[in-house]
Amino acid sequence: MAFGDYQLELYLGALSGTLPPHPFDHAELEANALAALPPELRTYVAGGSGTEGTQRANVSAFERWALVPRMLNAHAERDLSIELFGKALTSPLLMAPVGVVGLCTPDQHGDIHAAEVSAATGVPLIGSTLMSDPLEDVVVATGDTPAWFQLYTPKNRELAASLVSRAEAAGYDAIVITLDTWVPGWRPRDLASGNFPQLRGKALANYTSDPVFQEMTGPDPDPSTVVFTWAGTFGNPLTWDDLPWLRSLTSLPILLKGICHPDDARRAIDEGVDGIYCSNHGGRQADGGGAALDWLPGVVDAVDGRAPVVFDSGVRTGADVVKAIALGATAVAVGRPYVYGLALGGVPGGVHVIRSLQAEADLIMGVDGYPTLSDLTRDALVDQHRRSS
Ligand SMILES: Cc1cc2nc3c(=O)[nH]c(=O)nc-3n(C[C@H](O)[C@H](O)[C@H](O)COP(=O)(O)O)c2cc1C
Ligand SMILES: O=C(O)C(=O)c1ccccc1
Repeated sequence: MAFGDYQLELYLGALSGTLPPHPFDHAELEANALAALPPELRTYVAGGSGTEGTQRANVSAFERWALVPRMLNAHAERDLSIELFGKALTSPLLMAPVGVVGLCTPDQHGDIHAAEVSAATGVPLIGSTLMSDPLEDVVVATGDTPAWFQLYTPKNRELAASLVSRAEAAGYDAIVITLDTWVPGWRPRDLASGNFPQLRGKALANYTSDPVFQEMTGPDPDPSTVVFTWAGTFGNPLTWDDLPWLRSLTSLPILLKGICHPDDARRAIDEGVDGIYCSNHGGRQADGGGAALDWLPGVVDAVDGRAPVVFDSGVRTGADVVKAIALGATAVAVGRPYVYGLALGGVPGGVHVIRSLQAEADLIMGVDGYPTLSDLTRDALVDQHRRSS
């Protein structure tokens, strides 16, 4: 089903009294999903670092930008399609890597279900290193939709190489290397509840299924050996000196996730990276930072069209998607919202969240007279801060 059909179905359904089973409003979706999740997952999924000020800023930053309507440019059909690393996509959306999504459905196969959402919507899934099913099984469930693999680079270089070569062999189309989480951030809500799923042996299927990791633990390890071995190797504090080695691991496109400074973006492209992923990890890693959206224009300018720029952190509505594109993102990833959809309503719930984002973005482009993504330039936006100061 195309997202235009979804719009029609929702409107006709609602007008004739058939309301969809899942909320449209993000706050309501979050509240219902958190109630549906087991208590030990609530703070981990919804929470962030420190006072969660950065996390709140991620969301509120979108209000700074106002999309200016243009008239007599009405188009019955809008075109939201993009091409990314040679693959055609019907919308500029991606599903951000979320390490515990596997635990967010009652059967503990949430990674597979996220892949099924991807297959149903055509929105690529970026599968996390921290899966509850092996990466090979997850990519099969994405069907014809492209999929990317997100690497948490372990200290053990052979393990890193093994994870990347498995992803390549399994059919993933790109590797996203997350740079901002080689150590977990300061997360008071998780600290207060003594809760960290990985330390309870959860979401480690890509490690336990890996031949190099199996050598590290020895045969038939008990659960505490698995966790101890994982904790010992999880995060490699990478520097620029590691980039050639990372580059050498694969011929797939490599994107660096967590880039917020223009100089980092410029240098990464100069050193042969294929894509930049501007993100502050949804405000989960470092508090006291600005909204990720505020870093996007500088990153886009530094990249200067040499590579695609993916953006995430705080995207909650179709309007947010449109604004991020107008600020120069090539594609926009969504994190917590699709996880909430899955937690609340399984695959149909996840599909509802993705389709709603697409439908709203499409309608805004229609109503406001920006029929294609290339019409969405910075001229489409007014900076409300600047106007009022
Ligand atoms: C519960 C949870 C787990 C996450 N796990 C990962 C992960 O394994 N790898 C990664 O690169 N990012 C991870 N992220 C960060 C997301 O990829 C993304 O940057 C963030 O969720 C975007 O912000 P949003 O939730 O406000 O949309 C995680 C986010 C959440 C909420
Ligand atoms: O929770 C996260 O955001 C995350 O990606 C993570 C994964 C492992 C260790 C610390 C954080």
